[in-house]
Amino acid sequence: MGQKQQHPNADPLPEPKKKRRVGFSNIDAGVEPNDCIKIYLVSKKEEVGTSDGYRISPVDLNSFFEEDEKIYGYQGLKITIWISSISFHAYADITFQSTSDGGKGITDLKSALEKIFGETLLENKDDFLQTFSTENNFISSVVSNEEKLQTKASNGHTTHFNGSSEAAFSDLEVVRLMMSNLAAGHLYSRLVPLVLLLVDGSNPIDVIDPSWELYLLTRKKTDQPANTQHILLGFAALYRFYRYPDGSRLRLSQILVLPPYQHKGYGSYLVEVLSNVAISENVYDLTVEEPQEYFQHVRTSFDVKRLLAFEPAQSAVKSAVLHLKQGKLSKKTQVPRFLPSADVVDEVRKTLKINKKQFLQCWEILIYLGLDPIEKHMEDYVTIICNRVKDDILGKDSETAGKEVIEVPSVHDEETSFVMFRLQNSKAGGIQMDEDQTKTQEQQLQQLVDERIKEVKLIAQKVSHKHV
Ligand SMILES: CC(=O)SCCNC(=O)CCNC(=O)[C@H](O)C(C)(C)COP(=O)(O)OP(=O)(O)OC[C@H]1O[C@@H](n2cnc3c(N)ncnc32)[C@H](O)[C@@H]1OP(=O)(O)O
Repeated sequence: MGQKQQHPNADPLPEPKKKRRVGFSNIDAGVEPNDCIKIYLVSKKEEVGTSDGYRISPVDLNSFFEEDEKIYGYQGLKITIWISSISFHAYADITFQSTSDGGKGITDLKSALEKIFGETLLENKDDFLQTFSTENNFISSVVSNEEKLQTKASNGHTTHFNGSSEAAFSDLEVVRLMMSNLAAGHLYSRLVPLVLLLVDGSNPIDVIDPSWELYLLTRKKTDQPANTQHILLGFAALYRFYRYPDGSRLRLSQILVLPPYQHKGYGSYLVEVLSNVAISENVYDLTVEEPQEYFQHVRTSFDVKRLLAFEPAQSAVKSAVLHLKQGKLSKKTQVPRFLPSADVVDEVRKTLKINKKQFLQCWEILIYLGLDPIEKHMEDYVTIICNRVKDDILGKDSETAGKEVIEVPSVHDEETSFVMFRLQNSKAGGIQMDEDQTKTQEQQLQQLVDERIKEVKLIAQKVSHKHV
């Protein structure tokens, strides 16, 4: 990491410790880290010092800075960080005109950046530049001798990639590294900064725990046939749970496609490979820990396509759709939920390794696709979604006033669980809500329904477009 000052009369480098004084008339307002830090992913040393690399947009830089999530004590501060996509080392160039303690101390930039970059942050620029040649084969050395995973499951259940031809993926490789392998821990430690910066709400995995598995998606560089080099496009970290008596379950905990390669089908490809691993190894199911909205979209698009080709799911959808077409639901007092039977849920899990929660998400899209022409049945469809959303929030009992639902992580359901509790001071088991509260609740419900319908339409459009 290099710190240099632009102004010839600038103050000397600040003491790392924050000094606090009182009695300033103009208290330092500070600067938001998001506003003064730029981060680039670079693959060549020539890109360092320029803006030729790929500028990444971190989820939230502010949270790494303790003091009100701001940087204090600098005038004209600019921080540019280059991360090598070859060795995953980083170098920070810090410039500022001057420093002065404006009542909030002077932020220790080095320790804040170390919180993100740890040992990957190199102090000396030349050392960083050297890594582009000395660590040229870093990824290749890790993946070369490892087991390459099949894209297709051994039982023949496969789907096509996300809108791209298979040829576009022919030079891709996915290898699995068990965390018991030292190289896996070493590589993951270098990837931690990217996880912290780009995977919302993530925490680094415990590299000491051998139940973790790291899946690396790489592309072989073809311009140097004598010396095959692998480029890392993305990775996923999965946890393998033991399941009595001799089975296991896989939980996807982190997935990242490096920003320059996003929206090219690689995320879906990795999801496909992981699903095929789950099927080939006949694990109980493959779940996802707290999926981010966009990843959930990518995952559901992939699962819906598989379910469209899975006969037991399709015949269940057909019979639900037939039933649904038989009358105006909005006029009925009791609206059936049109859920799949337990047998189908089980078959989907056993064959495709999709768990019940995810299948129910996909089910709503399958029903939407089955209701042809949808315009004729949209009112009924919205009623079903509305009832389901209501049930999720308030519980199946309509006498739910006074019940609160909160989302909690759970070890039993590896996705999210909900806990419901009844407020203590409620009247006859419920609290009295005034008109405004009821209105707000209705608006919130409507918003959730609208968002869900939008998402359903998006995926339905996407998968039907690919299937014509
Ligand atoms: C459990 C967890 O870890 S949750 C956190 C998930 N990770 C993150 O949020 C980190 C940041 N995000 C990412 O790493 C990635 O965006 C992921 C993993 C979420 C998705 O990976 P991507 O490679 O971007 O997904 P992929 O390219 O397969 O699909 C994304 C879109 O690109 C489209 N696409 C696919 N191939 C192409 C192509 N050749 N040209 C143009 N668009 C394409 C897809 O159709 C899809 O479109 P849609 O959004 O309209 O549905």
